Amino acid sequence: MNHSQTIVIKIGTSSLAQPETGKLALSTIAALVETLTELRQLGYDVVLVSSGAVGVGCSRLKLTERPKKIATKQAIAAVGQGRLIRVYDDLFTALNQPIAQILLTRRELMERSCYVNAKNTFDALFELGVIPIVNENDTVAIEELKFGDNDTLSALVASLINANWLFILTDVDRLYSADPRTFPDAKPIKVVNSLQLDQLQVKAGNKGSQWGTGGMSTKLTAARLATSVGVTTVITHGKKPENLLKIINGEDIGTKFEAQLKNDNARKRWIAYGLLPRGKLYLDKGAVKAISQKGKSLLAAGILKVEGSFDSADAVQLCDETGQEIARGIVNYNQEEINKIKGNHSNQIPELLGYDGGGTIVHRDNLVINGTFKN
Ligand SMILES: Nc1ncnc2c1ncn2[C@@H]1O[C@H](COP(=O)(O)OP(=O)(O)O)[C@@H](O)[C@H]1O
Ligand SMILES: N[C@@H](CCC(=O)OP(=O)(O)O)C(=O)O
Repeated sequence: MNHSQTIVIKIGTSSLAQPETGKLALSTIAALVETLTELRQLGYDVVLVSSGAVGVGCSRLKLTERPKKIATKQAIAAVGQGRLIRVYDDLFTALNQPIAQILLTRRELMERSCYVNAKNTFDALFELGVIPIVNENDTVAIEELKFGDNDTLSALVASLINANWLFILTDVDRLYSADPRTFPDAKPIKVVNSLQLDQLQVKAGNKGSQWGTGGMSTKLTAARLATSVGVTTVITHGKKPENLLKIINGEDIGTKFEAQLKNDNARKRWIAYGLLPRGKLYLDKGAVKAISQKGKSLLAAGILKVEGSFDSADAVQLCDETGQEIARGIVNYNQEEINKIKGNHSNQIPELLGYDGGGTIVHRDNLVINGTFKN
């Protein structure tokens, strides 16, 4: 028995639906249900992030392609999500495995109290022996505040619950140097470490298959996000869910993205990936060095330029002079105030603003270096 490992498995529409008809790929789903139940019985905490609401809804309503109009897509997701969860519940019930449905929106994870609540709910479900099945709450999510694709959602869920593994199941067996559908000579990629992931030169199409959304590029974004918080990420074929246990046991299947050092600071993970940055602060070289190498807080003196419209307590990107993001943090002042005090010594703030809100623009406890949690 292994009580300490948490596994997030994301399955895409391309694996859940038959490519020709868009109908449910029942044998794949049944195999997935068997594997997840087995993992649960082995003592793993298991979360399934399942796409398919729009695809299943389209099939139910006999539509031959995904609609473009947002309201129609949201309506179709409402039709499909119910059917999808019904299929899962029937199959899991046959194996005596209880499940739960969790529908998340980006907006909720931005709220610290909702984020913590969601985490506590996952923990409580694990204690009850339940497998949570997560999807985006497509019916209410608004366009500007969407995860957009379930690859990103699965990485954020993995970060939220501090998972050990993220498996992204899709309709190719691994990542290739280019889309193997269009480039049959593309080379398979088996292992990617964090340095290689930063420099990875693959043609990662963002078109996806007929029913999928993001293609490979959103999977790479998800891998970057998850590995940076210590989650080993694997892209592998959805048709063979039984491979999951083999991969955990070290077999060379799929593409494995090696995790960076795990960081147990849940609040910092929330700052890095729960919050959506509302603006940008451009910093001079001294400030970049102070926050990224010396673990210092950000002071007004090192700020060159302010972009965006944000309030105090919002998240912003902290960038070098060229606009390259080096960190994220929560600001103590709004953009108007920072514009007035930027480039000035902290002791001038009371005179410049007419009140003293403290000398720190972003405290180091509220600051995360490029998602790597170095400080
Ligand atoms: N470099 C690449 N390596 C592998 N597959 C790729 C690559 N670039 C694009 N793809 C395409 O990405 C598709 C999977 O994405 P998508 O259809 O969105 O899947 P899902 O529904 O599982 O999220 C594959 O069918 C493949 O054609
Ligand atoms: N929430 C959407 C997910 C869309 C999505 O990301 O699809 P996919 O690329 O197949 O993982 C749905 O359930 O249809």
